[in-house]
Amino acid sequence: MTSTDASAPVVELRAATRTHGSVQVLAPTSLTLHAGGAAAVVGPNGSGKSTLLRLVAGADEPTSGSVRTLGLPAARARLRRREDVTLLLDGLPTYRDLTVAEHLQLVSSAWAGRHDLAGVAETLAAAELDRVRDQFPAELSSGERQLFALATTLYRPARLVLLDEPEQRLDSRWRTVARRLVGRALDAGRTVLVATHDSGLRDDVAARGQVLELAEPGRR
Ligand SMILES: Nc1ncnc2c1ncn2[C@@H]1O[C@H](COP(=O)(O)OP(=O)(O)OP(=O)(O)O)[C@@H](O)[C@H]1O
Repeated sequence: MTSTDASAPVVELRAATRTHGSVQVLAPTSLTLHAGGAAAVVGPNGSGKSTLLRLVAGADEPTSGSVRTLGLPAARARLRRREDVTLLLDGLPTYRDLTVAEHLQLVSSAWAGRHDLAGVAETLAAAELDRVRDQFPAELSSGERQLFALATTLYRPARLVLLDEPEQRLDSRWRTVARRLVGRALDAGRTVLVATHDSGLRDDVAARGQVLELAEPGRR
């Protein structure tokens, strides 16, 4: 399989593990996602969901087994295929003096030429963020900040979307909005890997793909 193999799975874990010191925080895990596929990663706190996403993002490397993203070892894919992966793992880096709308405009400008997603106004409306469009990140509530992070992450035209608990800090109404935004990404044929504790989001993704259940620490 070469770096240009377009038929390669978008995500492929083969018996991937991660150990910190003497503690195995990710038991051997395998997963294959082809283009347009989706998987919800579920499991209790500490079961390794974020660890798995970090491996797929190339932000960390497996202790054993392999993790390939876009046909490359994930760490190499991270450097060479930046434009193809968008991720919400540790919050969204923001500029304190750019408004919510200006962040989206920045993303759109940065990817001009291949950005075929909806306009900023429509995207803010879909995320129910129009009301805060002219506010700065520091002026947002924690739930607004999370929805802003999700909407901005999804506004990159990358074909692989990695989301770590996009529902966090959202109330039930905004969780529905978050589910709708993830659903739109799936409708657009993007490949989505999402770690979640939200049963609704898990079910949405399960209906379109698969569920990967990680075992509780101590029960591996
Ligand atoms: N750098 C590290 N050093 C040591 N242990 C770590 C490190 N990073 C993660 N862990 C441990 O790995 C385990 C899995 O963590 P991870 O964040 O992947 O779980 P999670 O399933 O995402 O949990 P949650 O649902 O609480 O977000 C945890 O027990 C955590 O303490």
